[in-house]
Amino acid sequence: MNTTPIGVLLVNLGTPESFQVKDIRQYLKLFLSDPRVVELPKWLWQPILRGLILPFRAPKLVHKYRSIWLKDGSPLFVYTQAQAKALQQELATENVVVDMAMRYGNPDLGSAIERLKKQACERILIVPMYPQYAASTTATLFDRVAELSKTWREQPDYRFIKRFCAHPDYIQSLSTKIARYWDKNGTPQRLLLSFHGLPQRAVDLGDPYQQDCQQTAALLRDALSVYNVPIDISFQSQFGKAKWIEPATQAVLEAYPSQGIKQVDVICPGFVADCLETLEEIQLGCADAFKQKGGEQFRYIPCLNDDPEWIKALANIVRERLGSWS
Ligand SMILES: C=CC1=C(C)c2cc3[nH]c(cc4nc(cc5[nH]c(cc1n2)c(C)c5CCC(=O)O)C(CCC(=O)O)=C4C)c(C)c3C=C
Ligand SMILES: [Fe+2]
Ligand SMILES: [Fe+2]
Repeated sequence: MNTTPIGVLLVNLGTPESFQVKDIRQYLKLFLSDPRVVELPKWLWQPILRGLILPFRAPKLVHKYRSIWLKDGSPLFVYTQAQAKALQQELATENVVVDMAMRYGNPDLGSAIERLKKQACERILIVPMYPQYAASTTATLFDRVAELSKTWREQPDYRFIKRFCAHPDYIQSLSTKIARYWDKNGTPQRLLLSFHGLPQRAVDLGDPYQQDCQQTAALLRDALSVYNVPIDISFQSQFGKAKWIEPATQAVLEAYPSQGIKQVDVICPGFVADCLETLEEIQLGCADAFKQKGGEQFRYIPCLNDDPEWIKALANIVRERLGSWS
């Protein structure tokens, strides 16, 4: 029997270290140079990235990041760190060491794996903090873990969580959060589930992401059916000129008032931690867009972050994957 501790590594996407333009530029450069994220030939994409995106997009993001920045840093970092700390407490008696890292930038993924190895973890469970599988998020993380281990003579024994979009504990964490919000504040005319978007081409080439989102949405509709609130689905954060999967969140919200829907709640189930895309794009930007078209009440329901019920759910998702290992 192996009695060494098991490493559990929570990994999210990555975020700038500060809202200074140089840090935002560095973050975008790393992230958007990944061929799993932008699937264009390097010779075509790199000049666009270096000549247009980095010089123009990075400065525009400064005030956006500034508007959501927390005392301890970028929300994505702060909430992921809080999740790792709370999960460690939840699993305190189970001989596991929990740590966190980002796929791009800091806290660095390779250093986190090294830290776990130094704590005698021969077995490491990689937990991508993305409920729905996409090649541009989940697969690129698995690629990177393999790449980082390439030069090690003795590699850890790895396990990965591919997705948890239909896991009953994830669905229950979300539905309980929404139900509690409605019990306290009343129901809206419509609930919009806004997921991060993806280029249409990725889905056409077989990416299961959109199906995963639809599965999460169907399970949430079932779980919340007693409230009789119609639930729509949309995709946010389009980037670049290519066609992205539809309907787009902002377009859906802008059309609601003309359909008589003037009170809407929005939640982003594809993000387990609040970040630029939820706090700035949705809670601030989309709320304004909706109100400008005649919307009266826009309520943003936060991500699961470090809610105690979600940490218990995450512990169950992890335990299930550890299975016979522990
Ligand atoms: C081709 C570009 C992009 C793809 C594909 C993409 C997929 C994708 N992203 C997330 C989660 C997050 N994305 C975040 C920021 C972000 N995403 C893109 C582009 C693509 N994302 C950009 C350019 C940015 C930076 C901000 C901006 O310029 O708009 C973040 C938040 C980071 C933060 O600092 O807070 C997250 C999280 C998912 C889940 C996903 C595919 C399903
Ligand atoms: Fe993104
Ligand atoms: Fe964005």
